[in-house]
Amino acid sequence: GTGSAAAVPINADFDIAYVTPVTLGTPPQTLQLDFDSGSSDLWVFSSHLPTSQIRGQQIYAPNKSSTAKLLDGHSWSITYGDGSGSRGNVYTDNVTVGGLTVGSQAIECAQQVSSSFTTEDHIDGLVGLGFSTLNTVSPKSQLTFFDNAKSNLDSPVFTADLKYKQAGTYDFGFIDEAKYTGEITYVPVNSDPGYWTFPSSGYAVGSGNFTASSISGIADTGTSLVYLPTAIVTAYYRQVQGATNSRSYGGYVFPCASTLPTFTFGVGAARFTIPAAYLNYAPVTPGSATCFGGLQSSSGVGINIWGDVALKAAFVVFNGGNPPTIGWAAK
Ligand SMILES: CC(=O)Nc1cccc(CN)c1
Repeated sequence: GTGSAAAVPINADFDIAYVTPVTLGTPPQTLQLDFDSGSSDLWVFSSHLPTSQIRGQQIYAPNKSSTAKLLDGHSWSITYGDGSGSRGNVYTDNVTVGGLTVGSQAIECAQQVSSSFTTEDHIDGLVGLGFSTLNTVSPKSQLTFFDNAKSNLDSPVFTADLKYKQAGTYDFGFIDEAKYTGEITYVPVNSDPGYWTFPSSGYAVGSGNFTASSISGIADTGTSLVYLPTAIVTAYYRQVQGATNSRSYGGYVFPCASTLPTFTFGVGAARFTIPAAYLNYAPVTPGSATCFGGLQSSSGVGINIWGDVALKAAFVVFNGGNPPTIGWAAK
């Protein structure tokens, strides 16, 4: 089988995150979930949450689904790199994404979410697409939607075609040749950390020379920005008039009117250029003349992250075969 579903920006002004419609249970309950290749829990806002923690999000009510089953004695608790988090209990039920159905998918029902999830009213939960070794359900960890679907897929892959300020697509089980140009460059994935960890071959700032350098990082659809080593990031912002690394705003900012260089990264022999517009992420506060950069330092993160700012400059194949690989193509 295969599946195909839209990835819709949650904000009209800047690409904080993308959500995809997912139907759960019988009769179908549709939630807008954030597909996150940087984590491995499928969790939802649920009828088990205090109403004080729900602010407009859709919820999944397992007791309204005739096919829901409590996974007795199991719980989950997760904290993300941005400090947000959630926890709760677990049901299994049917989950459908873009025509692809998994029966008996573990659906982690939130009993508590952090304030940043409560205030993010366009995200009703997450679908983890990382490696199932990262799943937090205890005492028996659960499989991701992708791992559960894999044996029924025409090909054990999913692809991300994210776009700048417009809807893109997640496809499951096939590679849509109409979504990319040229060839797909595949490189090995180290799944030991539980992420889609792959080597980049180097970078260039604007029209400058390409610096060959092996950079290990993760492809993370659930992170908005790109986080790279400080040496690369300072080389970039040296080319931006008025840029400064702001302690108060927590990263590199610059005058919104500044001309930004592009940023090119290598995957094997291939080169992908992130347009300057993608690197002007957003005003630091609505209407401010100071803007926050889409490229930030990974020194505070611990790993390098190729988030949405980079992913939307390419067509990306997450190949869950044995061994796993990741493919990057222009579009
Ligand atoms: C507050 C909030 O929205 N956190 C969030 C959203 C989506 C993904 C992740 C994990 N990378 C965290």
